[in-house]
Amino acid sequence: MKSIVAPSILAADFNNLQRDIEMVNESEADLIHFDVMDGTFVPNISFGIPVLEAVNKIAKKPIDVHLMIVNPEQHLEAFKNAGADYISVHYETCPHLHRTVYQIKELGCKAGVVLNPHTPVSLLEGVITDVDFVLLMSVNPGFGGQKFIPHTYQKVKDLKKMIRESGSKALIEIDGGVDASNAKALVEAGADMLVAGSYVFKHPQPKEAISSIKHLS
Ligand SMILES: O=C(CO)[C@@H](O)[C@H](O)COP(=O)(O)O
Ligand SMILES: [Co+2]
Repeated sequence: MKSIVAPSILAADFNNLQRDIEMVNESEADLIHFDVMDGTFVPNISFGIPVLEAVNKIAKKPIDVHLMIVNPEQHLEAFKNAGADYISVHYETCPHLHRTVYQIKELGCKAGVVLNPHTPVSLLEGVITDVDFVLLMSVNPGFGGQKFIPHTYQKVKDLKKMIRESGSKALIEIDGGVDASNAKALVEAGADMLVAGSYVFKHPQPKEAISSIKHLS
């Protein structure tokens, strides 16, 4: 059993960002997860376009941009031009979600929708066959290093059922508090992609940490 692993550089050492990106390049990671926070939708501010451009110059893995911002539709093209390969927007920020998903796809990016922990998966019924992936938040968005919320397992199972029954090809990504203690159970429940920040970048051997949540026998 294998997962698609996306280390979140929110937990990287920003004084050594190039070194940390190169570590991800050399690892078994599949993607680089890039968390954009605006201080309005979420209580924290992280980084944006200029940092993405810098990361994109050295990244050898596709970049998975997670937009925790209001009015994300106004910034999609800028993120695509800065290097985004995958773009996900929060359900909670998108009154015209179907249109926003197609804007992402028309830019040539993989399109994802993110649900906060309290947002039910049933709200995705109208868009599940249009998205490339669904990101289930397993913490409240805004900060790295938080504790995994166990209710996520049931959401993964419910979402997997919806995907199967609708004929959707959407992948399920999990973000927040993912580590070696929950990765296998998440994939068994139906998750395809795992984001991990603190577990990877605070680990004494980060490449091994990445491999440990990729190969889950
Ligand atoms: O989107 C977010 C937080 O809002 C995440 O991508 C975090 O960056 C994951 O960090 P850990 O919980 O793995 O430390
Ligand atoms: Co994220």
